Amino acid sequence: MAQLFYGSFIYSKSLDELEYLHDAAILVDNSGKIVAVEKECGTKEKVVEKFVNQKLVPGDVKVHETVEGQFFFPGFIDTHLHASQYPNVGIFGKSTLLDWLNTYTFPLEASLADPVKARKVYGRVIRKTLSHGTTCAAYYATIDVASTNLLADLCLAAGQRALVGRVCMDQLSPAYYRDETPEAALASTRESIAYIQKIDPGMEIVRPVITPRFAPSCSAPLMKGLGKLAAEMPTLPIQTHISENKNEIALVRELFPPSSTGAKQDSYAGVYDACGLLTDRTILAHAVHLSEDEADLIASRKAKVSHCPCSNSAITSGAARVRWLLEKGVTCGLGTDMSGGYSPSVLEAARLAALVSRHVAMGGDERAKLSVEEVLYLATKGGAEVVGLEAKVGAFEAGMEWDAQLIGLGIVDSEGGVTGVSGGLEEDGNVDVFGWESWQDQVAKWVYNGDDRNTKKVWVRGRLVHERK
Ligand SMILES: O=c1[nH]c(=O)c2nc[nH]c2[nH]1
Ligand SMILES: [Zn+2]
Repeated sequence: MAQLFYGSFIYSKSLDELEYLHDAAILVDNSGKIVAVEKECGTKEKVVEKFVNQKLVPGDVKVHETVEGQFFFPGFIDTHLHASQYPNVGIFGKSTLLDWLNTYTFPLEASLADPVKARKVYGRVIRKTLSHGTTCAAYYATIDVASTNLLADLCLAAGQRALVGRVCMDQLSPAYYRDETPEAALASTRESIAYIQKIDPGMEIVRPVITPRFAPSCSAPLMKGLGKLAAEMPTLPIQTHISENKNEIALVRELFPPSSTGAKQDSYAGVYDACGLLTDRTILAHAVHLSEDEADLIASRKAKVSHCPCSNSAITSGAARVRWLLEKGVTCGLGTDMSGGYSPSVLEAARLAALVSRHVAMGGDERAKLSVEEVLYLATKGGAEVVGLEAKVGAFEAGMEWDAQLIGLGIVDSEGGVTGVSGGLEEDGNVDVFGWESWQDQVAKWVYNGDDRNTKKVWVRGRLVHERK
């Protein structure tokens, strides 16, 4: 059935500007596509009558409207997370990347070859991220083909838009969790791609993503093979990690002298470039310690960056310079990077992006600070560009698809109670609106204090995929 959304809508117009629409209406057809956006159109009754008269969509129309303290916002896009690591969120002690991988991560990922365990973990991570407003996620699964395919099945069934990657790694990890040869890794990757393309031939909800874990765990023949595969399949994205941690960078320098790959630039980015993996479809997670030359190379290839401030802080990798990347013309989005990051929430990633940018500013670059508008852009429109879906999601425009969340803030009454839709202080969450705040201030309060209690409903392609009861 077609749907009419009426009331307040907020979305990013540009990096530093939000569009605020009130008494507005968005009509969504039964395929989930936005057919019309009407700004300032008076009462709901007028809009309904107008759309009914215009007969823009056939059949009945279901109407949804915002009440005080509520607004529709585009769904969040998590441009980097490991579905397989979800049970480990918060468990990282004082580790840093390379010991964290060996101590916590590889044993858990390997254990998900058990389909019963994989179903439990993947089912939960999908529900949890949807409840936080993540309508699109770029997932790493594990090296296991069957459970990677199961993750794609579960995303499709739950209606979460997803990039699903079977992880490739043929060196350096323990023998119990490693592809035996580059050829075996490539064959398993093809098998998983074929499966995901079979279950969703139009790639409307799920799509495969070519996933070399990171250079240290991939041989040059494997990376070159994946580069060839990416050239052969030009609609598929690629995802990997880059320059997260200083010991990792030293390891890459040691493992991949330019002679080993034929790299023109002696750098981490140069290794990916030489293997055909640095493309306009590539999502590079972290990018904390890039050199000027590497950032320029990434910009020239139009590769994208997933900024992961939670993970970069938790496992003490460093503070990525997002302003510097943006000024070089590199498209950036946000990643929770669970379980290097401890939170499933992109809103938390946005808040931490704002805070980490202030640490960069305190290091001497005052311009580094990111505003509320900017971190919300990264969480939505920027993220959409990172995953190659900017024509479909990230904003509310005719022709795009209805991937959205209904946000509700707590409205404080005259006695200091909260009378939000769900009625009780606990349920209405941390954000208290007193009634005198501008919409800009309400959004700032949401970014700095909001959580899943404010995410009342979530839709993907017009389908209701989460409702907070
Ligand atoms: O944050 C990270 N998480 C991982 O799983 C990983 N693998 C390589 N590099 C990594 N970084
Ligand atoms: Zn990661």
